[in-house]
Amino acid sequence: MSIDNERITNLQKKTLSPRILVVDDEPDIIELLELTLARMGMEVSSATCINEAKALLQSHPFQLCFTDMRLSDGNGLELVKYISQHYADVPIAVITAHGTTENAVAALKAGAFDYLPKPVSLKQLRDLVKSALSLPPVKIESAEQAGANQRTLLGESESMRQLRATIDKLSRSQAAVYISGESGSGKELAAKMIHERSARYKQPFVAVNCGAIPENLMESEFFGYKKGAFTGAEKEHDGFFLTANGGTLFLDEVADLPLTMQVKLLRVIQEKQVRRLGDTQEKNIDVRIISATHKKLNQCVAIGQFRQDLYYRLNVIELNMPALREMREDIPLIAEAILEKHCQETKRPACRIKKDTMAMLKNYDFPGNVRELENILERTLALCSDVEIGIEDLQLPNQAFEITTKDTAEVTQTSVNKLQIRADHNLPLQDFLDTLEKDSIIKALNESRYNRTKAAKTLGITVRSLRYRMERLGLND
Ligand SMILES: Nc1ncnc2c1ncn2[C@@H]1O[C@H](COP(=O)(O)OP(=O)(O)OP(=O)(O)O)[C@@H](O)[C@H]1O
Repeated sequence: MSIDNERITNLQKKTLSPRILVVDDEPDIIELLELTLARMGMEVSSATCINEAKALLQSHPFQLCFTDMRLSDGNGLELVKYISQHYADVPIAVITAHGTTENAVAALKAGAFDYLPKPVSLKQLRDLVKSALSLPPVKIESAEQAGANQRTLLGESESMRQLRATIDKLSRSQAAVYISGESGSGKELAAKMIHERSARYKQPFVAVNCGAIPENLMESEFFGYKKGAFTGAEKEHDGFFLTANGGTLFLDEVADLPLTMQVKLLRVIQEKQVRRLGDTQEKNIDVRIISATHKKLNQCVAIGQFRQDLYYRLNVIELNMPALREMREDIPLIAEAILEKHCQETKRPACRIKKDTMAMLKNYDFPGNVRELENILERTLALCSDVEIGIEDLQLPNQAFEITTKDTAEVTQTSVNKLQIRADHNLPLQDFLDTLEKDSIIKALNESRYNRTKAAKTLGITVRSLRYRMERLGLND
């Protein structure tokens, strides 16, 4: 290579190297970071105070920033807030004094990507740089734009807009997130959004329903096992933690974890190491934990059902999902999106909800939140072949009662399975509707030889909705 070409290549390398800003008033820390980061092929600029850092941010593009908490002209948190506000694309990590977790939590809440405890461990530093540099670029998008490619929480109410903004912010951090909210309010969807917008987006998202795992299988399911670890362990099994390694582990219904398992989980989360059953070696893991439950987790702590130390670990940042009845103005938008999606999936002509019917939907309380709205609309589409959906088609709980008692004649359900439904029963309404739902599901499952995908198609609902209905009706066994 000629000298000129070599110079050009070096120059290109230089301009392509990620540039990192280090803010600290301790020369030793600056030197350590400068040396280590330069060895990793980064370009480093350093500042000793907030004002110097701001000036550098204005004059150069940076891909990552490290800041100490105590600086001569202010607090590192100020810089975290400043960068999150003005340079949302630049992840910022705080360097915290040993044992000061409150600072770390405050920084994560203010929008820091992660924190690095002193004394700085080189492994932690390298891992942090690697994840920070793999963050996808910040995308400012409306729910509509996002809907086209990524799944998103729909709604234009103030609470939904704020929630999406918080999710975007949380995605650019490594903090553990606890999502509270009623059943069906979108907790899992929020967790997926955080993962898909995070540095871990190319790695697995593993969702675990903690309430659905039998207690005696918990350890093997979470931590995995080696072949021969116990009778029946015929081949190696990684378990949830190792499967989610590098990505996100979503612990749904976390309040349902038995206390013995809570202790083991806490240990793994704290030590970032897992040992499979029957193994002698611990394996390092790097997993972001997002947890959720429809129960009040702080109350579970108060009555001794949930360990306080685990609660603090999981609940670094809390995200609360509003109930659908708290964002009634979003009901039309969400209902129309569900209808459109369902009509497209089942290849039927587009439908619309009549005005008075939409008003009724907006008035309904939706104890099961968006999932209930989805189920109501899917059932409506299965029963109604018209393109216009009216009040009588919806069969909202109290309204359905009026229709079935008023109308003692037989109602013919032609669109599902030509089943004749008699309304002159003596059952409470919900039990009656459950019986119908159960019968239709069992019939579809029998006809499809228990193939859920086929059964769902016959019923005109999604597999997920079928699974939910089966669980609700106790049909899983
Ligand atoms: N704001 C929203 N916009 C669009 N879809 C939504 C919204 N909220 C929830 N959903 C949809 O509602 C259904 C239920 O959501 P999800 O499973 O995330 O709820 P959840 O709170 O995790 O429920 P559970 O507590 O029962 O586990 C999903 O199909 C989800 O995509």
